[in-house]
Amino acid sequence: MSIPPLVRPRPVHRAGDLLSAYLPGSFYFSSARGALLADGVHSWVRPGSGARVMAAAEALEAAATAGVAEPVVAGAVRFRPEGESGLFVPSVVRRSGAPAAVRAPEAEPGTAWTVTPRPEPARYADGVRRALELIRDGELRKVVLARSLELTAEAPVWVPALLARLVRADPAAYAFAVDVTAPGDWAPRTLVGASPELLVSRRGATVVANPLAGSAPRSGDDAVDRERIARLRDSAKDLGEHAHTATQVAEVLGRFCVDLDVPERPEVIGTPTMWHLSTRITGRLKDPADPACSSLGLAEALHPTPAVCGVPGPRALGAIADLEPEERGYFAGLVGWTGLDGDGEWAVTIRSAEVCDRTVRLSAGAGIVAGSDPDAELAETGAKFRTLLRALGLEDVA
Ligand SMILES: C=C(O[C@@H]1C=C(C(=O)O)C=C[C@H]1O)C(=O)O
Repeated sequence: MSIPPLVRPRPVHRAGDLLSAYLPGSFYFSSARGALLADGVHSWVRPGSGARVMAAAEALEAAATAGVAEPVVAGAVRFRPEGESGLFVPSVVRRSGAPAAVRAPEAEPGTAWTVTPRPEPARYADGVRRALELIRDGELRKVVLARSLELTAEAPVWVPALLARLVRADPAAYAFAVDVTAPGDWAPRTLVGASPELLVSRRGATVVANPLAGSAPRSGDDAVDRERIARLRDSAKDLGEHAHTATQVAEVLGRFCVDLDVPERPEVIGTPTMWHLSTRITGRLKDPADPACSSLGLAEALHPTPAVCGVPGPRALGAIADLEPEERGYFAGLVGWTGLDGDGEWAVTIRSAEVCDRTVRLSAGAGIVAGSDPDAELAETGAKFRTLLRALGLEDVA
């Protein structure tokens, strides 16, 4: 008589359990599609002389051969894509459904913070004026200029609590925490955030991208917000700013897809802090088996979109290098995961901060086009900081 093998069921996780299990050094990513918590490093994706996408496909194959169950490539890529990336195949991946109603601790009251704007607000507004001159001279049509706030607390910042507050404030956001410790850091460095912007997601042959551009702060007062939404929907400046991004994203996806559906007009979507013009683009892949069509391949082809860079792209990259005093690092890059079958999800790393010991560096940008007002762009970046500031128990310091 043969004895049937012992089969242990795979554990079923809840989103709240994954969030509670997150510790600095882990990788966490959640969206309305589900949550993923990854621990340990089975291997790093090191592109060598080849493309990162091919190196990722090879790392996934090697991990599957080595017995890693359902391997993924996870991590973040910097704004400047030629830079070193933090993509890896984790040893262990746990997944759950979407974080619907996650309970998380309130922001700790009474933390005293030192706040340093980088650059000073007046210098940021000067940068916007210089960008407007480049636009007037015909060098550029759009450029996204960012600024940062450096916050220093009295004690080390506990990233798991910050992440939990970000997820609770907006369970539908693309929430993430990624270890981005660099040589020379005296403590672990974590990129943490709650982005509203899907760069690209793939499920089988179906692809979705959701570029955002054109923004207004949410006021919290229904009548005021109705007026802001109506104004955003009709603003020629914001619709033009949005069109630059939606057109380019559609053009790039069009190279890989058939049946691309691009809505004619953007809709307005809301986060707890902002309103944005949004275009949800869907398509069907011509060749889902091609590694260039993996979710990472598509994300790399799209990045950086004019939502975070500009038009024309190379000129905008140059203007950003000239006008922003500091490197963006992982801000305005991408974060997410891709599986062996190419499915996955990548978000734009906006509404984010890098946390290292007692310091938190928040960054936010705004799209500059003809007709932009420097003070309004300064205020818009200030409003975008609120996602992180609220989660830190601070508001409106910018
Ligand atoms: C660059 C950021 O946001 C991007 C820029 C937007 C804009 O200029 O209107 C809107 C959404 C994002 O694509 C940011 O939040 O830091």
